[in-house]
Amino acid sequence: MLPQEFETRMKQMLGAEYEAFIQSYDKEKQQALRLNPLKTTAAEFLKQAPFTLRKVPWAEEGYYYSSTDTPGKHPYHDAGVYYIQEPSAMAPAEYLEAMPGEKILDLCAAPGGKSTQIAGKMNGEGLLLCNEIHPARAKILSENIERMGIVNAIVTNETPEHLAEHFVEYFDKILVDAPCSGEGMFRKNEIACMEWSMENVQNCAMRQDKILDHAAGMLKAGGRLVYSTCTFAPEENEGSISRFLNRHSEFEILTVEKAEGMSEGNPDWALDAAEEIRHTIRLFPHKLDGEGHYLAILHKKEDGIGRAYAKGGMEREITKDLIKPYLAFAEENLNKQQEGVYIAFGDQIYLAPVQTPALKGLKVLRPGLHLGSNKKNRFEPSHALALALKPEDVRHVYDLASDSHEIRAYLNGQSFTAEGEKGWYLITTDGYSIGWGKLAGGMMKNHYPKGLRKNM
Ligand SMILES: C[S@@+](CC[C@H](N)C(=O)[O-])C[C@H]1O[C@@H](n2cnc3c(N)ncnc32)[C@H](O)[C@@H]1O
Repeated sequence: MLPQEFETRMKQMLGAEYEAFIQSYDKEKQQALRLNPLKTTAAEFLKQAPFTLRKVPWAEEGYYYSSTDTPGKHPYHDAGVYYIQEPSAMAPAEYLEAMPGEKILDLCAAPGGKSTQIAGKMNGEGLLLCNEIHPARAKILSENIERMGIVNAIVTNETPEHLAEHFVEYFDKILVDAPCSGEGMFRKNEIACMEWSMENVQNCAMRQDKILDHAAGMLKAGGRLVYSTCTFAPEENEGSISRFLNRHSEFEILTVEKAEGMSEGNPDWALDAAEEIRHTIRLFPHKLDGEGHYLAILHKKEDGIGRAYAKGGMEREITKDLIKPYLAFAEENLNKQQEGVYIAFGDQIYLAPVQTPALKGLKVLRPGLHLGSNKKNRFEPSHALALALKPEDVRHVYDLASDSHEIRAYLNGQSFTAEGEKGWYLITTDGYSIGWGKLAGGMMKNHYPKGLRKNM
């Protein structure tokens, strides 16, 4: 049941369109997945896709799937071949226009839908800082970064305020996918519906003002900031952006092309909003196949002064001794040299992106690609490394068909008999990497992480 006050507000906002809007709540909800370009291409995947797919118009790799498909249960999900994501939620990261080599911040990033989408566009080059304020959600974000085989992301668990003390005009692009009252998700999320109140809308709006102010200070002059919410509440949409522009004359709204079904922002819904608010974007469920969303694409004007600063300068590489075990493993098992800065957290070895700033003073969950751990006399490769590698990157590969009993047994943690040279094997499913196995004496020992095993 929708809150009465919410319905009244929507009626006032939408007028004649209200009927179509409210009827959209009876439509079947749209489900979608986004292919991971780090792992596959649409041409390759669609040839063998085990689901019925239809393109999401505004997302390069987005596809609706049918209500009888269960992509979350397929081994391709564990292999990070796609990310299941609400279709409207795919729009903000598209408008960020992330490019390889850039420095990008995703400030409110968990569980990682948009971070993983941005990473796909960066193709492993540049620096992606994915931040989440809530520790438990930051952990899920970090797991999704791993599953999708992302090599150039750092995951932090910080407040926007503390991050803004660390980074001044540092990032080329920032996404603020703000915490909001979630009205656009009422159809999918009953809790958001039950917790709704006007007081919460006001609180969210105040919190968004603060988050946006911190984001503004971290963006380079000339940079792009995309702001998004999944609510209809004007106070959190046109309102947040109007208030922001009043506080920050160094920003302007960019005019961008809208996909079919997207609507303009409405200046009449916010107090004293400038006419340019029309160039922000509304997604309504009665006008397109997706839930309610809002986004604004902002540009920080050039001022010719380069102030880019990160506290503590650049991250320093660890001593050669600590890297040796990994290098010996790589020499024996990999065909690929990874580029980056080697760093250690205890006995855990990571390869941070080339341009990694000093991370001291920040709560870091994942400082780049986790390569593995230094054990007494050997190196043990990590699950993250397996997911970031392709069959051609390793010496030994063992493929298990995605519809086979064997892949299900592997994901359950079972070892299996196999022929071949002794050593580490990248286990793949239909050619997509999914984990490690270690072959000795005709037995492939299972190295699929215990925490991810399931009873299928
Ligand atoms: C809309 S969700 C982000 C969804 C995510 N971008 C994705 O695509 O998967 C907003 C996030 O902001 C976080 N958050 C809550 N309060 C916050 C605050 N004061 N500052 C920054 N982030 C906050 C929430 O924990 C939540 O994970």
